[in-house]
Order: sequence, then structure tokens, then C-alpha cells
Amino acid sequence: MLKLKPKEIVYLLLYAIPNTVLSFGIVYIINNILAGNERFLKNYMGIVFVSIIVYSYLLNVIFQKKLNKFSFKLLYDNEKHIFSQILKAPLQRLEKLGSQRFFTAVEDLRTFSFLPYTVTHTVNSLLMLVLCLVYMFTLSTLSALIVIALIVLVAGCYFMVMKSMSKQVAQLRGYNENYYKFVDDVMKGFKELKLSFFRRESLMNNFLIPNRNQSMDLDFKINYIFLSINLISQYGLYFVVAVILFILPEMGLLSRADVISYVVIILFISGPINNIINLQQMYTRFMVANARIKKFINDFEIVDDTYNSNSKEKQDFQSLSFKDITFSYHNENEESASFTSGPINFDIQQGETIFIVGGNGSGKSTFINLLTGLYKPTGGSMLMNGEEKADVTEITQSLISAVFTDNHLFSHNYDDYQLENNEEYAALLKTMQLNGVVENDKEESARRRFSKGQSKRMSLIFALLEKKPVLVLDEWAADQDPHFRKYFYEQLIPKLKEEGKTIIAVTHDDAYFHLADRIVKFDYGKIVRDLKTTTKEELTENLWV
Ligand SMILES: Nc1ncnc2c1ncn2[C@@H]1O[C@H](COP(=O)(O)OP(=O)(O)OP(=O)(O)O)[C@@H](O)[C@H]1O
Repeated sequence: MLKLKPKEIVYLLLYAIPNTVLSFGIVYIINNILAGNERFLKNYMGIVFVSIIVYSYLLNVIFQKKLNKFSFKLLYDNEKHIFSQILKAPLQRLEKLGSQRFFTAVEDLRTFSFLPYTVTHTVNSLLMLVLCLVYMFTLSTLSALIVIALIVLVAGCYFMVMKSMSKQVAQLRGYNENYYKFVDDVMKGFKELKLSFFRRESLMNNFLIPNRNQSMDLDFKINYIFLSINLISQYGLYFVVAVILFILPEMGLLSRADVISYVVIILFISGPINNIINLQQMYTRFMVANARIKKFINDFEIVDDTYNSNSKEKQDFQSLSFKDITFSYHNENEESASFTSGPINFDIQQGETIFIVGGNGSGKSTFINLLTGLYKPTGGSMLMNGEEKADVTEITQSLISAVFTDNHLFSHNYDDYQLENNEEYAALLKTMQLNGVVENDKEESARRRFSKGQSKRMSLIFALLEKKPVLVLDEWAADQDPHFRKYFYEQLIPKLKEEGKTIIAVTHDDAYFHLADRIVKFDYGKIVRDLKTTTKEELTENLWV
């Protein structure tokens, strides 16, 4: 993710080299004026000095602008990339990795907003350091070598400590990932938490507080080490100054006149050295964030198996078949499957209404996820209109609209229909008995908070507006009042059937089972009954025997 292209390196050098030469020019002039060098005590030197400062300032402004543009592009492009990766990920991957990965990835990306500042200061500081050291060499080779050795010693200690830090910075990120799980629990389980003092206390005392305390201790330790290292670098330089002032002249390695130059240079480069050292913690954070974003992108880097077609072409639907379809759930770190579905053999013809029934955990929703292409089967084949389809999602995207148990009403209209002045929408609001609830045909009126049952009805309206031939409903009627439930089974389904819809509905409402064309019963992930409905009594007899 963090890779510089040759063009960017050229830009960086085009800025950094002249800028450092100019900054060095400033030190060089100061040094020579302090040393009383005749050539520098000219009137025009003041103008040269100010010009260098102004020129260097302008160069920095221009470069900062470019670098800011580059890093913000990097930041925002990656935000978009992460979003599109999530949209491409299979449901199973998302269920396994958890939504908190998304939040920490965005947080990791934000670290890169410090990139322009860090890069500019590092490049300037490094080049400045090199030039000042070269200048020192022109004054006295041996002394320069001693000074370099001392700087290397201080830097060496620093880097050793730094190296051990990246593991701890990564560990800190891990704590934050868990923290987001607790945030998720609070947001989604707020009501359950409100109802139980014990649960709230347990969440706080046994989970959140230990997590935050461990995180705080580690965060403190990391920052304390960074701070200590910065102090080492600062005081280490005073130590170098002490060597220049008291030892090198005594040993006859440096003339008293050159001592001034050396000290001026050391004091001048102490800024860049401290910069380089301070900025190391930013690099450690960049490295960790970069590695984690890479991991995130890898974890979500899958061949996009979503059928990407915007084709409005009406699909001709006659039949859909499962041939020996199998699927398994695996718990983390477990070889054997925790639940296996199939082999499933199933057929549905155009215009049929099928109710999927069975006990809790019998595999109905898993079947719906396979049918809608959200789960990829581990074996078997799917046929549409008698023709085998390699890409299951091709079937689902073009044919099926669905309302899931945990339906969601989007905050905006992402579909290709408009609600305003849409007669079909107005008619559906009436059919769903929502015309008194939804005030008008404006988007805002459709995207507010509804009661659970109303929200399901809105989702069904949106599913019907997609005008796809197959409608899949997972326990849709479970949230409806008895009056509307009766209306749904006895009038709405027959009406949709009359309009040519093929309906597959998961249901527990055995009072209405007889109203389907067929009942498909699941148990332990397998179809154990596939019955044509006749009379209510006959069905009851056949279904439960
Ligand atoms: N994401 C998952 N990971 C692992 N196991 C799962 C997952 N989802 C469901 N299961 C397991 O698979 C089995 C079938 O679950 P499924 O949701 O398909 O049942 P269901 O028939 O729809 O039940 P219900 O009537 O309660 O909604 C259950 O044992 C369940 O615990």
C-alpha cells in the first residue's frame, strides 16, 4: 500500500536537495560570520541571507501542497478501496472476520494523515545531517569521525529499542479491535444491557475495563519509551558537545577556532537529529498500520464472485433446481464441520409458492443463503431453466429479490427506481396498509424509523419494486399482527402469485401451510419432506408423521 513510485521519488528529490542546500547555506553563512570571515562580512550578505530564507520558505510551501495532495489521495483512495473490498466479500467472510475489522482499518488509514509532515521533516533532517557532517569533515576528519561514532552509538541504542516496539504497537491495535467488539455489543445489545444490572456490570468490569486498562498500560509504556528515547537523543547530543568542547581540543584533534564551528553545527543539527528520532515513532505506527491494512485487504481480497451486471433485460424464468447441493459451517480452528447442509435436491417452477418449514436450527436460513447465492455451496450444481449455471449469483442477482429475517432499510435509495410520483409505490403502500403511516412519496418519509412489522412491510415494498420474478421471504410474517398475517397468507400471497411471482417463504405459521402449492420440510440440514398441498388435514397428517 505504502509504495513510492519513481515519479514521486523524483519530486521528493527535486524538493529536498535544493531545500537542504539552502538550509545548509544558512548555517554556512552564520558560521562564517561568527568566525569573522572577511568574505562574509559584506553588506549584500544580509540580502543573500534573507533571500535564502524566503526562497526556502516558498519551496516548502509548494512541496507541502504536493505532498499533502499525494497523501490525502492515498488516504481517501484506500478508504474507498476498503469499502469496495467489503462489498465484494462473501457473507461468510464478513461473518467470520467481524465488522470491527472495518472500523480499525479505517482508524489505521487515518494514521497516514501524518504522512506529509513526517516525510518532509525526515527528508529535510536527513539531508541536513549529511551536509553538516560533510562540512565537519572539511574542518577535521578525525573529529568528524569521532562525532559520527558517538551519533551512531546514540542512534543504535535508539533503533534497538524501536525495533522491539512494533510488536507492542501491533498488540495495542489488537486491544482496540476487541474494544470495538464491545462497542458493537453496546450499540446492538443496548436494550438487553439496560435490562440487566449484572450484565452491564459484567461487561464493564470483566471485559471493558480490563481491556481499556491493559490498553492504557501498554499505550503508556509505548509512549513512555518513545519519550525516554527522545530524551536520550537530546541529552546524548549534549554529551557529544561536551566531547567537542573538552576532549577533542585537549587531545589536539581540534583547534579552538574549529570548536566554535563544530558546536554551531552540532547545535544546528540537533534539531534534525531530534526530528529523525522523534519521527521514528510515526514510522513504527505507519509500518504497523500498513501491515494491518495489507492484512485487511488480503483477508478481504477474494475473487469478486458477485455477478456484476447492470443489465435491465428481463430474465425469462421457468425453473430453478438444486442438484446435490452441499454446504458446511466450520467453527474457527476446527477441522470438522459444525453443521452440514445437504445434499439438497430441490426444484421450483415459475409461479409456484413454496413454504420452507422445519424446526429451529434445521437449516432453513442456510438454505435461503445458498438459494440467494450468499453462501457458496461446497458441492453440487444449480440449474436455471434446466441449464447448469457455474455462477450461482448470476441466477440470484437477476431473478431473486429477498427480505431477510434481520431486514434493513437503507438510509438512501441505492436502487434504480424512484419513489416520487411512482404509482406502483403508492399502490403498494395501500396494499401493505401503510398509506396512513408513510406521509408522502418523498424518500425521507420512507427512510425513517418504523415499527418492526412496518419495517418488514417497507422492505417487502422495496423488494417488489425491484420487479424480479422470484421473491424470497425469511420468516417475513413473524413480526406481523394476526390481522395482517392472515391478510398476507390469504390475500397478498395469492395476489402476488396471480401476478406471476414465484414465492419461496420460510415460515413457522402452520395455520397457513395449506395455502402454499408445496411444503418443503428441513431437518438436520436436509429436505425430509417435499409435499404438494391438498387439504389442511391431509397436509398435517403427512407433514408431521
Ligand atoms: N454463521 C454460522 N456459523 C456457524 N454455524 C451457523 C451459522 N449460522 C447458522 N449456523 C448453524 O447452522 C444450523 C442451521 O441454522 P439455520 O439458521 O439455517 O437454521 P434455521 O432452520 O433457519 O433456524 P431458525 O428457525 O431458528 O431460524 C444451526 O445449527 C446453526 O447453529
